Amino acid sequence: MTEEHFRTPIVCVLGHVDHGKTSLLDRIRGSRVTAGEAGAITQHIGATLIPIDSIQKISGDLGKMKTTVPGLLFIDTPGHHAFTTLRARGGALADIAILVVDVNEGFKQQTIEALQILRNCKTPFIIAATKIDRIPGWRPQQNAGFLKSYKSQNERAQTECENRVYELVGKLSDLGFNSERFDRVSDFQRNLVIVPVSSMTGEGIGDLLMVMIGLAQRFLTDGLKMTVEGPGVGTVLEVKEEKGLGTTLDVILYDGIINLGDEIAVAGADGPIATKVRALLQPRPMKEILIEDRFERVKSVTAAAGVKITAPNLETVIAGSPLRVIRDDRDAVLAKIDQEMQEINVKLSEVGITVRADTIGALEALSKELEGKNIPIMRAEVGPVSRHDLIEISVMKDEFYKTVLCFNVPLLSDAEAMIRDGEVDVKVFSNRVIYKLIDEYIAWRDELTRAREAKQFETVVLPAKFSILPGCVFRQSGPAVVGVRILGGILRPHVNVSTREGKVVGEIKQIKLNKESIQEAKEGAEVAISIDGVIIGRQIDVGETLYVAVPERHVKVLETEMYSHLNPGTKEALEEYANIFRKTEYFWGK
Ligand SMILES: Nc1nc2c(ncn2[C@@H]2O[C@H](COP(=O)(O)OP(=O)(O)OP(=O)(O)O)[C@@H](O)[C@H]2O)c(=O)[nH]1
Repeated sequence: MTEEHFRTPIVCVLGHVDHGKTSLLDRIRGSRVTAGEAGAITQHIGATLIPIDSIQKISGDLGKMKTTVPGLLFIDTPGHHAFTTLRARGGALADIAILVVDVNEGFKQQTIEALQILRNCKTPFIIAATKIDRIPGWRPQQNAGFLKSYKSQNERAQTECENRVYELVGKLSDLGFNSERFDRVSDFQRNLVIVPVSSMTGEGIGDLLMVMIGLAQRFLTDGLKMTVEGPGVGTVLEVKEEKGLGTTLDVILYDGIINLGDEIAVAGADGPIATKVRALLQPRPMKEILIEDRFERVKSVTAAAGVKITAPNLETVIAGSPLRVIRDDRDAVLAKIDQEMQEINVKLSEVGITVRADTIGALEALSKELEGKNIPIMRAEVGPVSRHDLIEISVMKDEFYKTVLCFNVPLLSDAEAMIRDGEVDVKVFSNRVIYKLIDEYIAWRDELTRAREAKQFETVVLPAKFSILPGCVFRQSGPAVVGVRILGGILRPHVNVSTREGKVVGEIKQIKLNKESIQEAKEGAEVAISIDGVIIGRQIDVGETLYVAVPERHVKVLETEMYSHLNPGTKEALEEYANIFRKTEYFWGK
């Protein structure tokens, strides 16, 4: 296999807010200044290509390493969203990732989220420990390699730097990763690499790029073998309206080649679309900035690359969907696109909530998180919520599922009006952060559960068993007043009393403890009760076990919905009482 057969790995940058993702990308993109003429860093659509000779030049000695990877293609949009949105063959589009951590702040919530996402997607990555120039006492060495700069620091700054890196190592170890500073790593397979950098001074940037190349060579060579002549395959980054061009697709091509005039297949909202490439556009180089047309028309593009495509019928194309060049296999390619869209990796249940997202990747990421939290999904679709959707959701029986979680998608205006006017009973959750969206749903669901349970406990007749204590018949009838001991469950007034044979003998009017009327008596309590309709000594006797007559439909609610909240004595009273009837009627209360 010769060098030309490896395509450029695609790189995505992730990290916590303000830890320096954009600055790092800017510094990398701007590194042609250091690379001089050799650095033919090119701006693609939605991405930046750093060719290997630039990387070698920036990296100094490290750059003498033998390489087969032709360069690195950085996706311009940093963050979780871009990473999860951009999919290829059911996985992440990015082949490798940089996780940015501010060395002075350490791990934050989104750093951990990014780690989880990378782990889920099995994407190799390195840690860029940024902002080393802010380490107390650090004396910056513009664009120097990290080790060179480190050696020139005084002892205090060196120690500070070491401590901060070791804090990251410790945190990573807690999370199950072995990690080390890049110059101490000999085995990329077993160690996660940390490269200290500064996007302000350029220190360590060359090291970072070289380590990325090393990582790509170790992990990706199989995945990077490509069919240079093969039909292009890519992922739609964005569907964009451009002045004078109509609807265009920004695409990252990750395999093969795409030519002007090629027929392509993409996924539309109503199924696969076949259309013909009218133009392939790339940004104009900076020096030609005066030319009015922002884009340069090219005849063909080879992976990996970012390109803008114009073609008829692109209006309904879904961002994040696959794009394939058709050769003589039109039907097969269209079927494949259809299949890829069907294969959205979401486990659906017979009943559950509805989820909506702007892209397939986001839909999958959202669904995976929900799955992890045991929240069932009934429908998962890309695109905004319509009136029809709301009507479908509103007929769900369970209130928990009369919900739709919207990630980065709006409600269509008529659907919004329906919610505003209270026409449908559907709860809509909307957030641009997956984790917050899920947290909001869970908070609402838990609150609803609590309210429901509280209400049930108030209204349901709770089971109890009790017996009349010897010497405690204070009045025999009209109403009977007796002292009882609660043997299990919870006794409340206004419930019927049943014998062990299931015969209702009267109704409890009042419960008193020390002459005070009470609303509840629990297992072990000895209280006085008044029972209407019964004569002691006739229907019931001292010492006999009596039950609260729980209505059949309450038995069902208790057993199916409230059972886990009942204490053992209540469960026992319930079981004994239900069994009186189940002896002759097996399905009683079921
Ligand atoms: N001194 C120093 N400041 C930095 C460095 N990298 C980033 N910053 C500063 O940190 C702040 C945040 O940097 P950004 O690059 O915008 O961070 P981000 O992660 O892209 O932020 P979001 O896009 O909001 O998530 C800015 O004020 C930067 O100037 C660095 O290496 N050294």
